Amino acid sequence: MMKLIQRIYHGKWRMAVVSFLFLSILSLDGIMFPYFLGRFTDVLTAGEYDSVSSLLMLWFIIWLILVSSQFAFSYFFGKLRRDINIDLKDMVFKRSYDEGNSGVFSSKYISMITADIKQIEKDFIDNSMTFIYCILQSLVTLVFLLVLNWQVGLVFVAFGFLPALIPKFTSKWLKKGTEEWQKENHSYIRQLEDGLNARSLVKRYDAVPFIFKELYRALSKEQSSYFTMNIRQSASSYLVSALYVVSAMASLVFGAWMVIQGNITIGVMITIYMAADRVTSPLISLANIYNNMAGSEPLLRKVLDSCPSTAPTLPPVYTNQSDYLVHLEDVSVGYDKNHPVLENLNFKIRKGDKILIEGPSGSGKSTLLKTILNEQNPLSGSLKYGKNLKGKLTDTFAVVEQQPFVFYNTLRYNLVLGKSVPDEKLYAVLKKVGLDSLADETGLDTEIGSGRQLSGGELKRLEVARAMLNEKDILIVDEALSGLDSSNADRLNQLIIDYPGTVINIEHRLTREISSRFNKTLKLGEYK
Ligand SMILES: Nc1ncnc2c1ncn2[C@@H]1O[C@H](COP(=O)(O)OP(=O)(O)OP(=O)(O)O)[C@@H](O)[C@H]1O
Repeated sequence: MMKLIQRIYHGKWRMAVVSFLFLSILSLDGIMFPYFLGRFTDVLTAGEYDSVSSLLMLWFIIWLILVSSQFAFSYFFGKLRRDINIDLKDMVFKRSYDEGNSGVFSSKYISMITADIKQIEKDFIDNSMTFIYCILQSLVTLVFLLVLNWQVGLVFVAFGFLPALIPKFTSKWLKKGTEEWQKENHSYIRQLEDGLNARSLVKRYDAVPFIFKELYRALSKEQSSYFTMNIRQSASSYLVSALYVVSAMASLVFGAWMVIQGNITIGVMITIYMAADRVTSPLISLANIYNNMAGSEPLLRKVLDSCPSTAPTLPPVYTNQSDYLVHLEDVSVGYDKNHPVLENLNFKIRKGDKILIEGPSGSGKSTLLKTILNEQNPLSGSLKYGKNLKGKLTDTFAVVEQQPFVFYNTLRYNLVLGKSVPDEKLYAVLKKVGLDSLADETGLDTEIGSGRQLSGGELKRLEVARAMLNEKDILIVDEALSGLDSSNADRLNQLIIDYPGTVINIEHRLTREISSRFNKTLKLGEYK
């Protein structure tokens, strides 16, 4: 657990130390109230009425210091917690872009960022400070007690250790409860995402009652495991509290007996009783807090350490050759070495090539593309990239997918994605792809995605515009015609074939006229 704490607070030690200092002042609370109440009782019992006002004044000043420390602590710890939250959420989001994580469902990250980190904040981050506070208060008050009357003080404190035994027996049980809830919660969020995204499909297939039932079942399971997790925590707290009451009553009886014997005054008994409680209560809380922190450990490990779901691909091999951009020699592609989807592929993709890939469904067109894009390793053979590629592979390829992605943002945002490009250039490219009408009313700040829905053809032309703006060497088009009417399809085809760079087009619905404009055709294995 210490390692996890170190990782969470790493780089934030200054703020943590300041919070700790104010917490230390705050921990004196364990002494102050018992001391003043005991003194007050003894002063009144002894009839020393003159000292009452100065005693109250001193009490008030010290109370003011403690309350101010409380506020200062809230301020600095609040800042610390904010920074930890930012780091964790930012880290999880960035990790989703790591190699090997592309296939992980978005819902997994959304649930980590929204639910898991909130839970970690409550159970781990807040509790880590409360844990320190409890230790400090316990220690400081214990020293005070030992100085005041160590024999009586120790007996009172000894009773207080009783409730700390409970967590020893319950921590594993609690941890299991959290793990089960985590599993069910993830499964529910996944189904929820599907249920929301597939609303039209579900209605079309008359599957509404089925999906409602499935979602209800997943929700019930998630809530039941949440209930179980909480009830286990409550049961553990209940046992601790029950033992706490027993121990408090035993020490009170002992204190009363010491007063009757004349060993201590009533004021000292009150002070010792209250101070001992401020040694034992934090200890009891400590056990609960430790339980909660231990219970949230699996969540924290998941957030900090979750590994990529698939092994990252090997780094691309670049050569000094200038007669090709991509070269495949005896390449086999697929998912299983014993059953390759495509075998012995031998071809070069040269600068300016217009390549058409044809093949029936399931013949391996997408698998081949993923391999060329280095998103997947070849099963065997050599795949090399020539020296005329402008930069990294990610700078080289643009892909027009069947469902291009649009951000819920402006047209400009969607086109430039954070780069600085002059408006004239944007308008020129929009004109080229025939999307200039989109910028008619509110110009480049037209909201698309949420504000204005784009048609299938417009989406694909937007993707071509992105590729043109970024001057991508190679435009890959993955069956872009599907779902388009003939005039939209013609327009897109024209745009693709006229793309100022190399084109790899997967398509089998091309007119003879368009097909003839490709200089190479790859019929899966056969290269003309
Ligand atoms: N992740 C995967 N794991 C194992 N097999 C897969 C995986 N993805 C695809 N396949 C299989 O590989 C074969 C080729 O699939 P691929 O998607 O490359 O075909 P395709 O030609 O692009 O098909 P379509 O035209 O229908 O999109 C199929 O038999 C498919 O079931």
